[in-house]
Amino acid sequence: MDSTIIGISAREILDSRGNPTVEVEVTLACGIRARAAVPSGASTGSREAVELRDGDPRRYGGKGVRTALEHVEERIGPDLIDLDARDQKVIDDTMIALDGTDNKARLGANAILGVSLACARAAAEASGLPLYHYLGGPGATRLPVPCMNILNGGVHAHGQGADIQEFMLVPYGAGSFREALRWGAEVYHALQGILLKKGLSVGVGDEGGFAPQVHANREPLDLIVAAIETVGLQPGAEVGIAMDSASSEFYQDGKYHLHCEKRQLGSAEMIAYYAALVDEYPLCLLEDGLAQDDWENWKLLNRQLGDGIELVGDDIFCTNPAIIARAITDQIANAALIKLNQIGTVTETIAAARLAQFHGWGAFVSHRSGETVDSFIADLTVALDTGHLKSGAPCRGERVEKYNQLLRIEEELGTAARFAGKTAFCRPIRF
Ligand SMILES: C=C(OP(=O)(O)O)C(=O)O
Ligand SMILES: [Mg+2]
Repeated sequence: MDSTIIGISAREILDSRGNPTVEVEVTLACGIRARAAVPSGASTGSREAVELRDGDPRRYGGKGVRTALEHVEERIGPDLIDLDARDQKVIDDTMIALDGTDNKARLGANAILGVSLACARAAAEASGLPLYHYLGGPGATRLPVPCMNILNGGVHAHGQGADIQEFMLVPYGAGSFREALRWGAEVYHALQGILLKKGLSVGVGDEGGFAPQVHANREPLDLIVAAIETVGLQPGAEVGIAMDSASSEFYQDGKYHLHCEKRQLGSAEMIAYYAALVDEYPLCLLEDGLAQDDWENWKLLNRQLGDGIELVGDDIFCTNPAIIARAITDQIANAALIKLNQIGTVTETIAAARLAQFHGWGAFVSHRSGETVDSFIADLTVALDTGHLKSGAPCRGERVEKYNQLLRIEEELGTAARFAGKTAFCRPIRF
């Protein structure tokens, strides 16, 4: 099929928070039309590629993306017409050169990523391959452990509950992706029952997890352990817990401000705090335990906890291969979060994940707190063979669409499908 790009258009659509975002459509000479939508974060890293917003207070409180759409259609489009959609690197390099900044601030990472994703999808279709095989080759057959964020805190709960932003259920003991997802949904519902019994709120945060008003960050861990046991599963042996502290959000003047516990901790105290939680609970992964501006103390964190659990950098690395390379040299973590819109192209995202994996690090693919029903990351996870991804709670359309796509992939792979299970992480599961 002729995969020459003959048209690129963009529209403004809404994301899961009711904010506008970019959707791009790419048309190929063979008649294939593919589209992709761009997600958006709330607890963003300071070194993320720039998401272009119009700033006109009369439309969406300044959050409109009409300028980004204009850039897709009037500045990027003309340069990409007649290129082959299968030449992903050429396409992405062309947009990077056209932008000319080191953080995609001129054209907007939302404009660039929309085009990059839509081109990849169009090229896969034109090649007659599912997206995960197109991006990952014939060896892309391993299904990830879904890390399901069933209890939300931090800015995703508007500061109403736990300081720690995400408490994720990690069903690594399941025999298949399908079973892991079922376990997640069952524990989620059990947690709802426990919260109701305790008179706690079952309202949900941005990623679909419950957002109760707790008074200590260990309270969600107790609640989740109880929910796991309620459905007859074994905490630790079958199901672990992962946390994303998103601690840059509560780091100020060299201290970690635990608002729900009404106390402040220095970096060494914060590390001791996590060490105690690792001793007491079945934790297998900690993301952004320390803040993006606390680089030196990440080394201590890694020295103390990095042998036992996966320590993931999100805000501190921003899926940026140059920053991840420095972090590998400095040995400050053992895994990188992988978010497409933090860096802004498919090519650079793949490079970031491959760099981490080549050095024995984990690569943990992630959605954003503002999402659409686009399921690109599900295919990307299988393609990159990262073994785990996070896409929020096992509820809400924009979250479950990624998990549902993984069900379809597992079914399509049939007997070739393998489930990552306890091998998903860069550190062996301790239980
Ligand atoms: C998914 C996350 O949240 P956001 O999209 O708000 O950065 C995260 O911090 O990992
Ligand atoms: Mg994070």
